[in-house]
Amino acid sequence: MKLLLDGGNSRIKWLWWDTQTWETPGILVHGGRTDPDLPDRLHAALEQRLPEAVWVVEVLGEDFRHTCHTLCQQRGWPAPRFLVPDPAPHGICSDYLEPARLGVDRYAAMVGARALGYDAAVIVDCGTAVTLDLLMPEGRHHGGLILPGLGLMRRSLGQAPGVAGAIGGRDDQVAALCTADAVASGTLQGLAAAITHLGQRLLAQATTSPVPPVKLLTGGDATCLYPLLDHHWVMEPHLVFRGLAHMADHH
Ligand SMILES: Nc1ncnc2c1ncn2[C@@H]1O[C@H](COP(=O)(O)OP(=O)(O)OP(=O)(O)O)[C@@H](O)[C@H]1O
Ligand SMILES: CC(C)(CO)[C@@H](O)C(=O)NCCC(=O)O
Ligand SMILES: [K+]
Repeated sequence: MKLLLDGGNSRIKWLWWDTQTWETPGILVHGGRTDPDLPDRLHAALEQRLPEAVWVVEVLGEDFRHTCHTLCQQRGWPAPRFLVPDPAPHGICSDYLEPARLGVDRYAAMVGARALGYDAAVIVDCGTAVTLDLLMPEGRHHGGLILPGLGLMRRSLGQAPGVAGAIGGRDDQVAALCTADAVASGTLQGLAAAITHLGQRLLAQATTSPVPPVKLLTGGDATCLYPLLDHHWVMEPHLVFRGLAHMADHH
């Protein structure tokens, strides 16, 4: 079994990968890269199995990488391997002005898309941040977009005094008649509209692709956004893990 670990901005997810089954990932909600309890809580949450390798994709930075190293050392596990932006191990070449700045979770999702047989794709990862990426044939990344995610939108709106406390409203109203519904619906419907529109704009840039890119949806909020999108969108809940697993199996 290999341990695949995805360190995101508000949740750490992990999965024990044996090249066949996709279990439900473990999830740890945390308070961000400076959360002092993160190392202890991760230690308590991770199962005491012996992995043959530990592969990590993370956007949290040096402290989290240190936490992973320490944890593996304490348990007598193999040292963690971290996904890096270098195209050699994963075959994705980004047109980003500084490819090393593109989030490694975005690289992992693109590797995952290719591993699943999608040569060209618009990939939308609905996490703390929502990222949209245009993957072209031969592993070419043509760029993308970053938006605040659903939780972030709602939390930041909640800081406005007139909105604070207006939580748990209905999210299916488009002329909402109270603050809670206006916030719940505005953020969810707004994000869905943004994904629809921007996904289309990215697709329109894929003129040189011999096959039309498929539209892929992943991330923690994918399940609540999926029903609001047209039927051409494909849900791939494990896209980042798929990419990480591919690298773990082919490095
Ligand atoms: N139990 C939960 N606790 C917190 N967030 C949850 C929970 N269930 C679903 N979510 C949603 O999942 C989203 C986070 O998704 P995900 O785990 O993919 O993000 P992340 O990897 O932490 O962030 P990023 O990809 O931007 O680094 C939040 O916006 C939240 O709305
Ligand atoms: C955008 C996030 C936060 C999404 O997890 C991550 O991919 C990241 O930190 N990226 C670095 C910036 C960029 O991709 O342009
Ligand atoms: K992520």
